[in-house]
Amino acid sequence: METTRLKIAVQKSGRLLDGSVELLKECGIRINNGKDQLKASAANYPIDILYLRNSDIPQYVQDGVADVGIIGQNTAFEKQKRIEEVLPLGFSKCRLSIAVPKHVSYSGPSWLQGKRIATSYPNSLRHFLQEQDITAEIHEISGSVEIAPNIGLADAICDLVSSGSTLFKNGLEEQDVLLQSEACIVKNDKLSAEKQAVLDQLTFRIQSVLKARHNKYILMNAPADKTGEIINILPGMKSPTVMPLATEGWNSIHTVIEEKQFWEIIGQLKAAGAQGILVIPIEKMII
Ligand SMILES: Nc1ncnc2c1ncn2[C@@H]1O[C@H](COP(=O)(O)OP(=O)(O)OP(=O)(O)O)[C@@H](O)[C@H]1O
Ligand SMILES: O=P(O)(O)OC[C@H]1O[C@H](OP(=O)(O)OP(=O)(O)O)[C@H](O)[C@@H]1O
Ligand SMILES: [Mg+2]
Repeated sequence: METTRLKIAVQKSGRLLDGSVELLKECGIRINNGKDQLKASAANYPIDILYLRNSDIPQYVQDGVADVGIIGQNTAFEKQKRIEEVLPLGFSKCRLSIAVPKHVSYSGPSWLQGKRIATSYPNSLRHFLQEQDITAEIHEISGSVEIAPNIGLADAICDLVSSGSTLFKNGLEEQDVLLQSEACIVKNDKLSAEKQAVLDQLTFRIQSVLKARHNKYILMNAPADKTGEIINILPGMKSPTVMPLATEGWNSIHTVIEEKQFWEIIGQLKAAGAQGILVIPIEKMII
């Protein structure tokens, strides 16, 4: 019997492609495809990859042409299709915001009343304006939105912001944030049980990779009489491992901590007598 294959849509080229392919690779999925080949099969896993335009993926997933897709949460919200978010993926983080020329004294969303706003996200903007009880003219354009106020096309824009440098270079200032976004997996709402099982396995692998990315394995040496104090500082997964060093009166202490916690506690560890602290990346983490 042929095994069920899950069809997963990823962006053909653009902001999401590298993160999507890298993640699948780290999940141990080998994709054999030549350049310009828009469908590829994983050699060692029951999935097929479809390379599509990002903005088309929600429709394809709703229709079942693809079973799942990797898109930004902003696109999932904008397209309003019958698709379900399965898992946020932690990359391509950005936000959808209102921005206006920097000389404008923006008094809040009510400033937008009666104005022209350029955007590639008309549904998300309409939703925001309705919520704020504001009537404005939505001018839909498909790219280079930040140029619109400078060429007299609009008074304000509603577009994606990440570092803010595109806004800055175009003399605009970010005002209200409509939504925060990161890449996510979405799925068709009527997946067969077999396909759901393949997706569950894939999700398990992805979670192990994502968890590992946020954690570090750390080890350090410490005098035996300081070991208790150091253990109290460490917020590890469980209890840390303590092993005696060849030098009498010294221990090696190992544990796993979130990277962001590490920077918070490094000073405390040193002050408590830890030496030779090593921080090592983790490849996969299963808990
Ligand atoms: N500057 C950014 N920083 C981080 N993530 C971003 C940024 N710009 C866009 N994204 C995210 O990447 C997604 C894809 O953006 P990209 O510009 O590559 O494609 P697109 O022009 O929206 O789509 P298409 O593939 O249909 O041409 C966006 O929907 C958003 O989630
Ligand atoms: O805040 P920043 O870090 O400057 O990023 C924001 C810019 O990035 C995206 O455009 P992109 O480069 O994807 O170009 P596009 O309009 O062709 O999609 C987005 O539409 C903004 O223009
Ligand atoms: Mg873009």
